[in-house]
Amino acid sequence: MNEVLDRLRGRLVVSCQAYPGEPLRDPDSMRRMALAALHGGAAGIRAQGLDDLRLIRESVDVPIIGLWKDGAEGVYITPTADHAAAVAGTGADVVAFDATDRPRPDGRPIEDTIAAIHDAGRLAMADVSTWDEGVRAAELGVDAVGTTLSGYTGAGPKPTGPDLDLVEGLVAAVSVPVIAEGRIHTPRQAAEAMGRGAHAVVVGTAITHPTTITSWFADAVNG
Ligand SMILES: CC(=O)N[C@H](C=O)[C@@H](O)[C@H](O)[C@H](O)COP(=O)(O)O
Repeated sequence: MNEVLDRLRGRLVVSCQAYPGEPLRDPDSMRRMALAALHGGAAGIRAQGLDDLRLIRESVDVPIIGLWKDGAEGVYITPTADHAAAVAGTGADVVAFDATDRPRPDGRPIEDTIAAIHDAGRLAMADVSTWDEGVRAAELGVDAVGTTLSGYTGAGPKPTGPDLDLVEGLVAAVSVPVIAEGRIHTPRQAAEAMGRGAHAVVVGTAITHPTTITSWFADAVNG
């Protein structure tokens, strides 16, 4: 197995992201968040945006899963091959991209994104929402599949918990590492994801998004 993925085997990756308009939305805040996560035992960092990725790359030696969120609807996680090439250029070891079966803004197939990532010498992580998408991405040659987008592509409210059945289903079906990601909010859920066969677990909100964490407590206190 590739050395980068080997370093993440059985380990925690912390996603350090802030959203437009938020107080922590600046690259140095995310760099500090990444360093704090490493102090706590994270083995890798997931981050978004070219400026954040460049700055974090200067500060950490651990594997970085990079992405570029462009927009907030439809396909927005590294939506095109050009976005993927730019993320690769920041020094991120792994480039995560939307590998759902939805129409892509540049109209090009995901094969082009995978090729752009591999041409740059990086690993490709397919962020999927379904088993079919994960199997297809693996067939197309990605290096890892993540459950990142499960619960975000359909109509209706988003689920509250992680999609661990999808983790387990993909583990049984693909030969590349399956990374559990999305709404993992407790250490118990993270451990369960590993028990279902995940190669690594990515946690974002529950570690690095104080506004959401505060709202959990405020709702509980306010009744
Ligand atoms: C759906 C989407 O846009 N997911 C993004 C992907 O990078 C991030 O907003 C998430 O924080 C990340 O996937 C980690 O998940 P969680 O924050 O639930 O632990």
